[in-house]
Formats: sequence, C-alpha cells, structure tokens
Amino acid sequence: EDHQATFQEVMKEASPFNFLLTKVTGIPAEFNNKLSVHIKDILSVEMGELVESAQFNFMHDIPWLMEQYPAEHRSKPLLIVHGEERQGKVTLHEGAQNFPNITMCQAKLDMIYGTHHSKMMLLLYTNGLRVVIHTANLIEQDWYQKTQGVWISPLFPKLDKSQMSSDGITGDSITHFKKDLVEYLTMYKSFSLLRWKQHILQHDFTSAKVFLVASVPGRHTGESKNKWGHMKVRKVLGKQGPQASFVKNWSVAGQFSSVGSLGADQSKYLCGEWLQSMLSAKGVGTLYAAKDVTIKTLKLIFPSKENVRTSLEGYPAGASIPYNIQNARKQQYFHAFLHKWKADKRGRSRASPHIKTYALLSPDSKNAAWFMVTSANMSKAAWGTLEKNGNQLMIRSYEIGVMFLPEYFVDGGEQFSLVEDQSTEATPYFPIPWDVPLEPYTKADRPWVWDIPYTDKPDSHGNAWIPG
Ligand SMILES: CNc1ccc(C(=O)O)c(C(=O)O)c1
Repeated sequence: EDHQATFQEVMKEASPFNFLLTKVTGIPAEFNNKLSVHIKDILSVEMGELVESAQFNFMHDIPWLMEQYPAEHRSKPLLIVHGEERQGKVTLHEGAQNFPNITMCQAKLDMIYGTHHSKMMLLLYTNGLRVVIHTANLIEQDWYQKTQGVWISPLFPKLDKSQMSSDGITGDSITHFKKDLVEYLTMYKSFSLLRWKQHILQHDFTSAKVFLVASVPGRHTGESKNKWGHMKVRKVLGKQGPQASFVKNWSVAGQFSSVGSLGADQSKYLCGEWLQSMLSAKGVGTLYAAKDVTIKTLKLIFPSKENVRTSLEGYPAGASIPYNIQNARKQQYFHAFLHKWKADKRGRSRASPHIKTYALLSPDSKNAAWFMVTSANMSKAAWGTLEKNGNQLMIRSYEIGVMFLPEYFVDGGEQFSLVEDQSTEATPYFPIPWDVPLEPYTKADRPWVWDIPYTDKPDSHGNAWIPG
C-alpha cells in the first residue's frame, strides 16, 4: 500500500528486535514501509530532542550528513569518529570547516592495513540516550539503492544520581551490553570519547537485550583475547548460546560485501578457526571439527557477478564490493560455499548488499538459533586471527555489531522463526534480510571481483565495467 508509515509505527512494528533495513529508492513502496528507515528518520525529532551526537564511520560526507539532521539539530555538538590519515584527514577536516559544532576524533590505527570500519551513532537526547549500530557509510550512495542493516536501541533513560555507584557499572543488562560498549569506547584512548563514556555510564541500559560483538586493533591476550572479534562470539555462544544437542546439524550462514585473504585452504582459517567460533554452543566447544565441515555446514552469501550486473546501480554497485582478483585466485575453495544474494521477501534482490549478517540456520533454513548484524566482512582483519599457538588474537580493524539470542527475547526461547506465518509466541519471527532457503551459485556463476573488466554483458544501465 502507498500509506507512508510514520516512524513511530515503524518502531512499534520493529520491536523487540529493532533490526531494520535502509529505505531503497526505486522499489515498491510496501517494501520501504515495512521495517525500513532512512537516515533522516533516525535523526528526526520524532526520535527525541537532540542534545549532542557522535557518528562513528569509515566514510563521512560531512555536508551531506549535516543535511540529514533536521534543521533544529544542526547546531548541536557532533563528534565525528574516523580513521582517516594524511590527505584523507585533510579532506575530511575541509568538509567540516563550515560547521563550528563539529569536533573530530581520529581513531588510532596501530595495525597496518587496519580501517576504522565501525558504523555507530550515539544520540544523546534531553530525555535519554540511544545507540544505533549499522552498516552504511555516511555518504548519499550508501543510503540510496543498497541493502543496509540498522539496529536502533531502545531509548535508554537517564539514571538518577541515587542509582549511580562510584565503582563498577550500574544500569546494565544481563547481556552486559553497557559494560562492553564502555570497554569498546575505552580502547580508543581518546579524550573526546571520555565524554561519551560518561554519558553512557549515566544512562540505564537494562532494556538492552542484544550482545555487543566488536573488534579493536591490537594483539589481544589473556582475558582480552575473548573480548573481541570471533573469539567474543565463541565466548558468548559457548556460555549463553544454543544447546549443542539442539543445533547439532545446523549450518552457519555468513553474508558480507567484501572478502579478505583467507589462506591457502579452508582447514586453516575459514573452517579451522573462524567457523569454529561461529559453531560454538553450550555443552561442547564447537559442533564440528574442521575436517568434518561440508558445504552443508557453511553457507556463504556473496553477490555474484550477475547480482551486481542486474542490480539497481548496475556494475557501479561493485565499487562497494572490494573483492580483488589476487585474493579470489588464491582461494577457489571459498567459492564452493557461495550462494547468491536474493531478497525477494524484502523487495531488495536488486538492492546490492552492503549489509553484513551472520546466523545459525536449521537444516530446513526455517529457523535460526542466533543472528548477528555487523560491520565485519569475511576477513582476518575484521574478525581477528589467532597467533602464538592460539594465545593471542590479532585484529587490524575497528568493527561493531550486535548479536540476537532467542532466550534474551523470549523466556526459554531456543530459536527464531525465519518464516513469518510459521512463527509462534515461543518462536518469534525474526526479519532477516535475505531469502531462505539460500540459492547456491550455479556452475556458471562467479563471485563479483571488482578489479577485472566485464564487457560481455551490459549492466542494468547498459554499461560495461572497466576498472581504472
Ligand atoms: C577498505 N575499505 C573498505 C572495505 C570494505 C567495506 C565494506 O563495508 O564492505 C568498507 C566500508 O564500506 O566501510 C570499506
């Protein structure tokens, strides 16, 4: 229907998961009315009267970003948290020079090839604080015709002084979201984020039902090894995840928009380390030994060349899917796990995915034991790689995401339904972005690779792709 859902209606419908997709230009209105938001909705006065905000991201078009705030919010203090250096930093500061309300925070990138990839908004209102964790850069192109994910926290009310304790963290939830977010911000060792750490400490996060899954650059050892990247996932799933007996022959789904170098064969990193964390469960360490992993155990969703060619943007969508031929050539084994991007249910099969999501799927793909939306692509830089005989987790980039576990939304909950009309009170429907069952690549399909030419078939705008 063409009725434009108000943002309050959208947020009501989104509860309790508050996991939405960005609106897409050029698809039928019904798909933009259902669990969809634009950045202007997130920053609107309807969400609260803004006092100040912080925008963590990889790419910031500051004049465009300022336009997304309503006029009455454009003079409020805004902290831009970025990882730009050298000329990139100069260009970013130039974009901010006309806005006296803007302060810059350059995240330290001590590990070579690391990026400040985290995408998060901290929104302080007169009546509380909200956290938004998402997957879109702060540039118009990322909010136009792509599939992007957005988690919008509940409004966290201010703690009154009596509830504050001098030591430790008050007003946290059983998922320790507040404590983990404070620890994440602390890792920046930045004075401007100290202010935001205080704001967070002063608010009541007891309604936060998600787990924070983040990455910070460094070589993490001891207890810190399990605080970040895929080892955080391993810890959460091992302690609070599904019962191993319940998910014995379930499959890990991984959906992402870029791929790093994963090593010479699957038994090393992909199945030997990363998947071992994703397959973790209560009761046993992990569900499968690397040698037992088959294409039934690991289902990866990554745009094929055809997905990109026929997308709303055409081949230029591929400029945001930086999988290079050098890595693709070295890891042909990876392509055996690949499935097409398909999102008919959400009207987004042609909205090229920039979202990154992960899940544990039942054998019939009708249920999930957990779901994650994050900035982290399929790479060692993002998730970390174990070194020193497994005693150290080396991470290059900042990443941030949230994980949904059923029992934190439904008492005794064990699974989410992925099929809306088969959901029940005990098995609530979780609005995943992509279609199930997943569709494997055909023999003719190839993963999108961004640095080779495609002149055989024109894209949806009649153009070829000839990288510079
Ligand atoms: C090297 N830089 C990037 C690589 C991949 C991505 C992605 O999210 O897929 C992004 C980004 O868009 O933040 C940057």
